[in-house]
Amino acid sequence: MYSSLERTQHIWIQICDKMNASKELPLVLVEEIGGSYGVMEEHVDHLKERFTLITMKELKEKKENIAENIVGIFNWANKPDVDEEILKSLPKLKVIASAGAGVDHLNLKMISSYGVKVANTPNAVTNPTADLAMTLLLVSARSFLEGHKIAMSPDTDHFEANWVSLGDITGTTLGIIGMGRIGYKIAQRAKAFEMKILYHNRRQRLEEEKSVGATYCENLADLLQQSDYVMLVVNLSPQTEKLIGRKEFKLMKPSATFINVSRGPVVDQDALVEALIEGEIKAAALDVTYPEPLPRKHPLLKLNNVILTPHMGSATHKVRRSMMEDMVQSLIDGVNGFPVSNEVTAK
Ligand SMILES: O=CC(=O)O
Repeated sequence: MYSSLERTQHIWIQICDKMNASKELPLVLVEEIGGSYGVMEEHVDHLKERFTLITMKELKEKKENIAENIVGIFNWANKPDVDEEILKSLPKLKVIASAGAGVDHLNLKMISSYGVKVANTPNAVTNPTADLAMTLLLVSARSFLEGHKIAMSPDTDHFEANWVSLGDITGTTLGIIGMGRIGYKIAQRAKAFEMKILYHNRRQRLEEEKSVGATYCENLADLLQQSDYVMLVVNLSPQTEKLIGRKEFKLMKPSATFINVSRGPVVDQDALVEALIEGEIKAAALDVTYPEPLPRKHPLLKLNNVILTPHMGSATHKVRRSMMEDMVQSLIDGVNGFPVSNEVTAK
């Protein structure tokens, strides 16, 4: 049995045979191999069986004929930067495979004006990001970090019977802003925790709503006023930048916890700091900020009602592997002129 990837490669080899064309592996640009932004070492063999990888360093050294033969970009950890200069220098570029769901680091309109397709990896990251969102909610609500410290501390000689965690989960109200794939998966998880689910989205999602028993709030203010947990899951775009600011925090309950697994700039971070300090909300749990990481002196790092994680929604071996495999498939399809199933286009 062939996997769909093997089938595509098989077809490609047959096409090459028919055309008597070169069977050289397609040239694909990567930031680096290994390192902070590079292709993961554990993926290199898999990639090298399918592509000839060219690093940014090699491209900059201007090895002969490299730029004009690059057909794909493997955009891992948002790198390499795809600006107009690079697009102009790669005349045969056909496809950019970007890791993760969010493509806010890519200028889709500009890229498409060069006839280049962009693909992301929503299938791979949807469930793990929803898992992380629920983890943030649970860890924050049940004061897990504090509990852990108490239980581990060498100074602990008894457990304070009257110590209680920050909040409850069962029976509370979760407001999900952005009922896309991840938002829906969060709602499914929240349903299992017997939470009441509200959601705000550009359009009502009747089927999803019915399946998880969620209530649509056309008006964001209604969701903010009623939710015990406000979960931000929208894509970053010019329309959603600073979607949550001073006015929105003031609408939330003083007992509310704000959770962000979308992108830092969707929130006015100064307003968030103010809301946390002034007690306009009770706590925040954030997997994303701007910048990332925050400068070590940032006020958010000093607040004990904040939980921060390092943008880790997709950070498991299995998920990273399946992101990489989806990207390989997009590159193969895009390079060969086949439809790219995870293609994203400018709205
Ligand atoms: O940030 C992670 C993603 O966009 O999937």
